[in-house]
Amino acid sequence: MKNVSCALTIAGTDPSGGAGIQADLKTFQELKSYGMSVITSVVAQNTTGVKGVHHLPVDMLHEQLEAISSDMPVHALKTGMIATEEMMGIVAEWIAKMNVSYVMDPVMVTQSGDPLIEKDARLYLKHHLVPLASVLTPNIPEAEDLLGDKIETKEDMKQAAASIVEKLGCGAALMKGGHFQGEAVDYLFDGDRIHTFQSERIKTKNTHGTGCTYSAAITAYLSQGFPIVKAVEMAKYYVTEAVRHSFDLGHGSGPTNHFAVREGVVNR
Ligand SMILES: Nc1ncnc2c1ncn2[C@@H]1O[C@H](COP(=O)(O)OP(=O)(O)OP(=O)(O)O)[C@@H](O)[C@H]1O
Ligand SMILES: Cc1ncc(COP(=O)(O)O)c(N)n1
Repeated sequence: MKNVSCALTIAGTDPSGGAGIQADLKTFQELKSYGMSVITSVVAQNTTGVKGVHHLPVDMLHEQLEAISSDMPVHALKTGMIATEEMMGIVAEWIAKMNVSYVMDPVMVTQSGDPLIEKDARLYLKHHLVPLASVLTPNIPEAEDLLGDKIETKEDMKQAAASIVEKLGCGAALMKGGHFQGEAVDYLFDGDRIHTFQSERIKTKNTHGTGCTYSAAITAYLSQGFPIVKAVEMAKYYVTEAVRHSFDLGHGSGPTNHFAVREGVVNR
């Protein structure tokens, strides 16, 4: 039988297909990892924002996780939206037993400004989930929240990546600069040194789900055995092309295009 790399996402949903579980599975598929998903919350959202949220009962979350680990191999996993302390506790306990690469996207607020986790759960996330992560992928507001410091310059971004690893205890931190002006530059501190990943900033409003797509691509490459620096380098290329050819769909911030790298595509 052919060897297959298995990647798992634990996250919330986006019925419009741009972010969350849907973006993660599209990315896994496109990058040729076998995709699996555990749903935390069902989110009624589209390119304009969040209309409603329903958290799954925690025993159902637990059952989904057990359904995976009792039967399926997991070579790498990522988490996105986990809304409450109780849900985070169940996920943290399960991940601690898994012993695989864990990419944590510390999703807090959507691009449209809607909160995706309860305010009180932020401290729990910082103390119980972050230390389990092989790599944390905060955007600037998320890193500011985790560190309690303002991030205003590229030097601040590099410092934040190092501080997250040193103070919060994850294996590596990828500080994303999507919220900055100028070039789209991200900094990875891998516990040893800073690595820089840079692309031009593409002029588009269609960036819904870029963070999900990026962390899912890193997870897919880690599931295939690539080391972290190479996985981030290839994932950065994937997300850049997905933004370059993003779809002008919906009335708000449109979704990224997962066919972009495969076909060198054409925004249809
Ligand atoms: N307009 C753009 N052009 C090129 N790259 C971009 C653009 N916008 C975002 N990116 C890249 O997409 C990746 C995700 O970055 P970002 O900081 O937007 O994450 P995020 O805020 O978590 O995503 P999201 O907005 O989906 O929550 C980064 O590598 C960033 O540089
Ligand atoms: C379920 C879920 N998870 C994450 C995001 C963040 O994506 P974005 O900030 O691009 O809206 C989202 N909108 N929905």
